[in-house]
Amino acid sequence: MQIYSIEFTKIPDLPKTVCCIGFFDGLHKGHQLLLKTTLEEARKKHLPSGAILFDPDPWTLFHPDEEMDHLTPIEKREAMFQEAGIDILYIMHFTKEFAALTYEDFHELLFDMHVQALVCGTDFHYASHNSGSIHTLKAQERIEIIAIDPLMEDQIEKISSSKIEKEIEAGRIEEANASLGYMYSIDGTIRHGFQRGSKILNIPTANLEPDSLFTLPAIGVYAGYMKLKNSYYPAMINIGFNPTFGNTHKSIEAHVLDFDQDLYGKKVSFLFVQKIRPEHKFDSIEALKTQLKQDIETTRQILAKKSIQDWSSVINLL
Ligand SMILES: Cc1cc2nc3c(=O)[nH]c(=O)nc-3n(C[C@H](O)[C@H](O)[C@H](O)COP(=O)(O)O)c2cc1C
Ligand SMILES: Nc1ncnc2c1ncn2[C@@H]1O[C@H](COP(=O)(O)OP(=O)(O)O)[C@@H](O)[C@H]1O
Repeated sequence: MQIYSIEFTKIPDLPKTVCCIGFFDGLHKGHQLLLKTTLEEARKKHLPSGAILFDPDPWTLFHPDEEMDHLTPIEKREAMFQEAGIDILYIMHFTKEFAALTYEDFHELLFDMHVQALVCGTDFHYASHNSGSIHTLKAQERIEIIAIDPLMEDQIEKISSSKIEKEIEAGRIEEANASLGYMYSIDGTIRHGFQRGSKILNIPTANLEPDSLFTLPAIGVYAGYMKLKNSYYPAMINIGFNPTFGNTHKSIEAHVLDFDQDLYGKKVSFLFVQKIRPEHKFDSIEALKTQLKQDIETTRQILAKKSIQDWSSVINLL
């Protein structure tokens, strides 16, 4: 996959393409439908497939001092587009000037990028004050527009990144995973903690430092997996402040079941399946240990319900 970082004032010489366009945070089932349509149309037209996305998130323009978390920070999104088989990724640099373009200017930009057909949701909006819509896109005649209705969850609510984000933040992982079509995950590197896991509890817990700003599930204990290289290991994951020990910063740590390897410095992902319980302050270390042993059993029961092969990866869905 080729990646172009694009300034709207300096469009390089680009090939003709069939492109989808959007923010694509999470690459959820609705996004995956857009991608699938793009790949099919590109194949039919014998053109490369493309995806146009925007970075940084427009929200950051209006809140310059705040950082914004994402379901799939841009590096992860890039990897997922590559996995899905998109040929070219266009990352449009989102600036105040870019945000001020009229919808006619925006169409000119797409012509200059040699987009032949554009796949987008019927609810897609763009250009200054969100003045561009599916109607303005269809009113221009130089680019073929393929509009896809938003996918619905249980025919009630449309699947959206913001809905999934709220579910993750509330610990409703099963609902989020149903809309994503894959297991929500956070990528990072294993770092040293206080070594209470192996020294005091006899249950080692690997501490994850996320690679970028991921949306974090609610504080609590989860059944899930750790992915190391291309293998998935059953794990129970805790997100919180370890109140029994009174930590001052939030940690993300996992005890990997039936596993005994040094993980320090390793790049891994923690994947979330289901919340087991809230994080508690225990009266004694013994009480915490008893609970952790119970959590191991609960994790085994939850993970036994669905095999790892039954979880689709994005590529399987396309
Ligand atoms: C699955 C799991 C559940 C946990 N639940 C709690 C909890 O309810 N309360 C708590 O204070 N700490 C909890 N912990 C955190 C332990 O206290 C923590 O792993 C221990 O302090 C070791 O930290 P260290 O890796 O920094 O040495 C949990 C850890 C895991 C992996
Ligand atoms: N089953 C396991 N689950 C998690 N970590 C393990 C496991 N087996 C060995 N380890 C190693 O032990 C470390 C965690 O032990 P712990 O005493 O909790 O130390 P720390 O406080 O530095 O995380 C992990 O980073 C990893 O290198």
